[in-house]
Amino acid sequence: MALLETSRYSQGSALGSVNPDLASERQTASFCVERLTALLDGGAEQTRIRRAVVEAIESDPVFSRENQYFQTQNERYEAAVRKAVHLQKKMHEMGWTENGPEYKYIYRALSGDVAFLLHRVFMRSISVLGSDKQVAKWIPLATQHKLIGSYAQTELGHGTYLQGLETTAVFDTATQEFILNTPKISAMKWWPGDMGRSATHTVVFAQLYIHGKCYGIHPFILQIRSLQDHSLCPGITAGDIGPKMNFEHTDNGYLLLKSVRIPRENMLSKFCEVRPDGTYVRQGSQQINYFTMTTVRISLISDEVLTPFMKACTIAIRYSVVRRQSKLKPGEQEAKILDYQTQQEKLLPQLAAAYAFHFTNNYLQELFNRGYAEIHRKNFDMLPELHALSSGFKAVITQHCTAGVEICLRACGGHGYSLLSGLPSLYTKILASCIYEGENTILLLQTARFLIKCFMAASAGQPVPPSVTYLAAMKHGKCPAKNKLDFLSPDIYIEAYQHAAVRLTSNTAAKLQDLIQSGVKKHDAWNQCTVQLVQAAKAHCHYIAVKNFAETVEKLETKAGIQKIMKHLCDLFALHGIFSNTGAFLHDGYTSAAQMDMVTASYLDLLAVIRKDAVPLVDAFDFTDKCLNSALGSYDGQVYQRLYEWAQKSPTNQMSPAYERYLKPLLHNTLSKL
Ligand SMILES: CCCCCCCCCCCCCCCC(=O)SCCNC(=O)CCNC(=O)[C@H](O)C(C)(C)COP(=O)(O)OP(=O)(O)OC[C@H]1O[C@@H](n2cnc3c(N)ncnc32)[C@H](O)[C@@H]1OP(=O)(O)O
Ligand SMILES: Cc1cc2nc3c(=O)[nH]c(=O)nc-3n(C[C@H](O)[C@H](O)[C@H](O)COP(=O)(O)OP(=O)(O)OC[C@H]3O[C@@H](n4cnc5c(N)ncnc54)[C@H](O)[C@@H]3O)c2cc1C
Repeated sequence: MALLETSRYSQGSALGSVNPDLASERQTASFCVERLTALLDGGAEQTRIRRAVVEAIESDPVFSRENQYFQTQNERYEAAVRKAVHLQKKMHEMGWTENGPEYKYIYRALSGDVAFLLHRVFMRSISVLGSDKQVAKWIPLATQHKLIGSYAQTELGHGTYLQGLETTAVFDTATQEFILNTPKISAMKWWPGDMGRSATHTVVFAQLYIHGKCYGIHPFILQIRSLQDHSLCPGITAGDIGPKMNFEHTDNGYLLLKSVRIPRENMLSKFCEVRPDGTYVRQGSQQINYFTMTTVRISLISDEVLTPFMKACTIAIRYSVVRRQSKLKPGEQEAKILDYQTQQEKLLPQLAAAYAFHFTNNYLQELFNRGYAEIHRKNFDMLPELHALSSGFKAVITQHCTAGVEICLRACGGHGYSLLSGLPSLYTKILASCIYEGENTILLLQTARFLIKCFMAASAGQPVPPSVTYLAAMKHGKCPAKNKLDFLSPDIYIEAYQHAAVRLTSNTAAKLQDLIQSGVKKHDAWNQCTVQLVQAAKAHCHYIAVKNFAETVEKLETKAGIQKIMKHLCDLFALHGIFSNTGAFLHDGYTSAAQMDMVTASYLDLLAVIRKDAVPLVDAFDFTDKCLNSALGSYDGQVYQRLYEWAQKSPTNQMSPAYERYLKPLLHNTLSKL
């Protein structure tokens, strides 16, 4: 299959040709890499547009990430702001617009290393929760960066439990204003991105009070800094929360409010409104004000989670075919580490998961588009299903990909631990995605709540949303597989996943009911079931991911070897899940121990099959060297030379005052005695 040009990928280093150990991997691809890239992009035209964006960004020195690993928090922040400001000019120069086809590729091309991400969440909040009038007023200002927004929801004392937020917004009918206060230290907003040093405005969440009655949390647009000189507005105290594990380029901030008055028009009022006389009107449930989070939980999967995960797979797999260590066969040269079965077992399931979740993301996007169109029309019927799936998949995908990046890092041995491999920063960044936008356990419990409700409804013969109709169809048979090849049949493994998911949900629902019937209070019973509820939610998402992958493969074109290799990856994804969760499948005897041996055999066979295409499969992700920013993962595989070159650039190689101050006196002292 055609080799991709080295020049498009290489990092402009003085390094020469492609390492023969990597080049040979590309000669034997069983499928057309370019076709697969186009499939991932959603068509060859999309690939063309994406590459043009990448080219324009990477050829502009302002966007360089060359010295990123050597920068301090202040330098990272400043560089991110510089890039964000320059990006506006670049967009104008290139004719890119927020609604244009290029827009979605810019962030990936910048590797997320840019300020004002929360400005986008600010805009998203106004778009989804604001009235037409508010959208017309604020969105053009935000689009043109006449203001910089953020999203101020979390407080020192509460992030998860939104009902417990303590910031207040009291409506004053006399002046037609809301008076905002953070009455105690735990009410201080803490964490909002872009707020510590940049934002002029924020969407702040506060408990709404009218005539002394609390109506729950609502979003308000609040100006926090002057547009003239960036000084803090009266009644506002704000700053940066300090060092973090990653996100050095983002100014996560704190915010204290002391009797800050904002006009009535600043409460986002697409669904909830306070009329001049203090009458409160709402459409949809109280939780409609959480809708920004639902949209962001889905939006973040692609750029914040799958892209870093695919990068980690690319780095670790390319490295694993140029790294030779120990001998596999006596008398031969040392083996590529990817030829060890254990190394394959670390990396190839990650590769399969990257593809699986790519297709899950497409599924979620499609569901979201339909759901959002309905909600826009004020039809909230799809909201519970959308909330359950966006919560569950946000948790499952971030959890899996974070663990996967760590596996990739460790699979690169000592060099993986170097920042120059790119893996540590991918890891520390992706790890945050398990926490922000809803901590994962909490989100899985939201999915479980939906599952239990739907299970009860389905058991009573009532209609339930499409993704959970299977809950009504518990089959009591056994897995029909007779030999290991049967486990390469999607019908067999999808059924096994379905069975496990139904069993976990129905058993937990039964336990819950038993506890309640035996007199345990409902909330205590729920708490006593939460470990199993989390398991049920994960099993539900895993089942949908496997089913969706298999259905996607079914529809793929058979030409160019694409469907065949995707089928292998789908099988691997499914069998890896069974192999690593045997208990869930053996539990009630649906799958026997002998069948589990068949699963193991097929699973291990697949590793050897996919091993042959491992490099072309990561090449298809189509990351340039600049985008990977990894001494281990470059297209040419010149790993040692690059590590050495990059280490030379480290400020740690400049003479440190430690010599004059400490080492010299120490050594000179010793010298005199020698
Ligand atoms: C945008 C463009 C570019 C973006 C590009 C990517 C961004 C890249 C990011 C990188 C940078 C990091 C950015 C981080 C930004 C933050 O992290 S922002 C802060 C995020 N914070 C959270 O996620 C808080 C998590 N907590 C919650 O969502 C809520 O407190 C909980 C956990 C859902 C519980 O809420 P609650 O009101 O106590 O509700 P609960 O009693 O559990 O349930 C009541 C009912 O509401 C329903 N419900 C709850 N939530 C919802 C919902 N969301 N929808 C519908 N129904 C709901 C329940 O299902 C339940 O329904 P029923 O069963 O009664 O029918
Ligand atoms: C990098 C980063 C960026 C962020 N950006 C923003 C931002 O822009 N705007 C913003 O508003 N916020 C932001 N946040 C805050 C983030 O959304 C919250 O930290 C997150 O929602 C988790 O809430 P918490 O900190 O209260 O966790 P906690 O709820 O305190 O979680 C601690 C532990 O308690 C457990 N727990 C809590 N409640 C329950 C329960 N009911 N049942 C079982 N277990 C429970 C959790 O599972 C977890 O194990 C950001 C956070 C990070 C790390």
